[in-house]
Amino acid sequence: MTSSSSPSQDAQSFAQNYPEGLRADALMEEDVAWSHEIDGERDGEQFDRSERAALRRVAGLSTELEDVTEVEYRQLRLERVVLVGVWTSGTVQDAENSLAELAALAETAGALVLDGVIQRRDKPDPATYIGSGKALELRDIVLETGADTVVCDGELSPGQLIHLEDVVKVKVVDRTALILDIFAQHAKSREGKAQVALAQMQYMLPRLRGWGQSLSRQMGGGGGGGMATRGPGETKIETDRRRIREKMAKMRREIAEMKTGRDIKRQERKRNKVPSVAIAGYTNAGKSSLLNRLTGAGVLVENSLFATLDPTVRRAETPSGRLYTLADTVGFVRHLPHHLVEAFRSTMEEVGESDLILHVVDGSHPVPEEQLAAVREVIRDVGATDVPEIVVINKADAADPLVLQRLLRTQQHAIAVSARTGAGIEELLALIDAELPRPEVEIEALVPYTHGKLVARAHADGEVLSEEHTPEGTLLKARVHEELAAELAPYVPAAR
Ligand SMILES: Nc1nc2c(ncn2[C@@H]2O[C@H](COP(=O)(O)OP(=O)(O)OP(=O)(O)O)[C@@H](O)[C@H]2O)c(=O)[nH]1
Ligand SMILES: [Mg+2]
Repeated sequence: MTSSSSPSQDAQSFAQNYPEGLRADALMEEDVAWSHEIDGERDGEQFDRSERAALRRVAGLSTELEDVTEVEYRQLRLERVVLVGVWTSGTVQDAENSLAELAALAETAGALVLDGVIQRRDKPDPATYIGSGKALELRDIVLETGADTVVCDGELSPGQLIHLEDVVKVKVVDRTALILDIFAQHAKSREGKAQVALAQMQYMLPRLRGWGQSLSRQMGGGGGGGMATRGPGETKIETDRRRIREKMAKMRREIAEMKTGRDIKRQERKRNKVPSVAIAGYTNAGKSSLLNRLTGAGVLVENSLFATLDPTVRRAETPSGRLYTLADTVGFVRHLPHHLVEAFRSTMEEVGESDLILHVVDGSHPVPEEQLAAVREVIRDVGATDVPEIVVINKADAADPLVLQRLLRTQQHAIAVSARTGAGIEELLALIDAELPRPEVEIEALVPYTHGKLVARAHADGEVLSEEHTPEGTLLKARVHEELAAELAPYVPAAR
């Protein structure tokens, strides 16, 4: 606990200082049901009312303040949470979509969303994120709902987190911490885990003071047995910081080693000239479902955000028999925490080096364009702009036909599919076939039957234009890559 007073004492003093009437004025009395399904059911009148209301109820969120007694990043252990957003620009619908996404993130992290509020302001308050008066109202909502954590829809400065925690008296976390926590829960591979841990430490380092306040108190009075590592005059926080930095350095080295291993594998694939296709897209768009549908790979599909954190690569074959690799990737999210973009850069670099991007978007989302834009921003970030892209509008079975039509009209090179029902998948496969880079050398060779393997490779890695069985061997006309062309050279009939 950060505060020495119990929650019920806080409630009393709060009620004395802030009589009921004050809060009701500024708060919208009617709760805005926070559910994606019923978002559309608001009419114009309510819209006006909500425009007027400075603070809109949305839902609840809370976490118990915990001492950071270990240098390890602490698990958020979100349980009952209240969400808070500052709505600076755009329509009320934009603000609600953003908070709906925060709610989905909180739920993915295992929290129960109790309530949510949005405050309209020009920019977040530098001290407390929402205005100080609104922070007190938020405290009231926390008490009313029994929330143990407040989740803010943005990245807060260490100071903002501390100040808001002081007011609401429960743990305050921001969107970044939430996403980091989800990534930590979902990472499976050694590299994925290491990358998330590094991002968490980076995030935590400047915030250590805030979260460690009770810790420094606890360690203050000559305690800290077993802290033999602490040099004279070094405070607990300094020790923690130093240890975190050391750990981060070690982690960076390990990650670099793991990356080398992956690069080698990737270069091997490149040398074999197997074209690569990367499935990229917003989280929960159905990337893994599409991979499964296209290749029969049993990749985890889940109705939660960031179900996939470790890239999966599968071999696939076009209808005409050409081989290629298909890679599932980490989902993107708006305002992906900066540390994570860095941490996952290597994964995303793979997207940049692929021959084709299948950009999957959830066609059943109210505004898929936002997701498309968010993903393209990251693609630009990692410099993958010159890779050809097919926009795969997924979940066509559940999408609004008008939205589908709009996307097909506005997005270049788009196709509507349903990974669930299989609709449009054949067309997509044909499109992939057409878009994959063509082998560059056209040859004509008479391959002896003892070298049948070369013919098979021409089928798999190249493009066979014609094939004729003669007494001397297979007369092959094909487009192939340089390497294979070199191997076939001895069988090319002497130049005319
Ligand atoms: N209605 C419908 N639902 C779909 C379709 N494709 C996927 N889904 C559902 O969408 C949810 C997310 O699917 P995933 O394949 O895990 O999505 P993803 O893009 O890999 O998600 P992350 O790995 O979390 O980024 C699951 O509940 C799927 O069942 C579809 O074509 N139609
Ligand atoms: Mg996935």
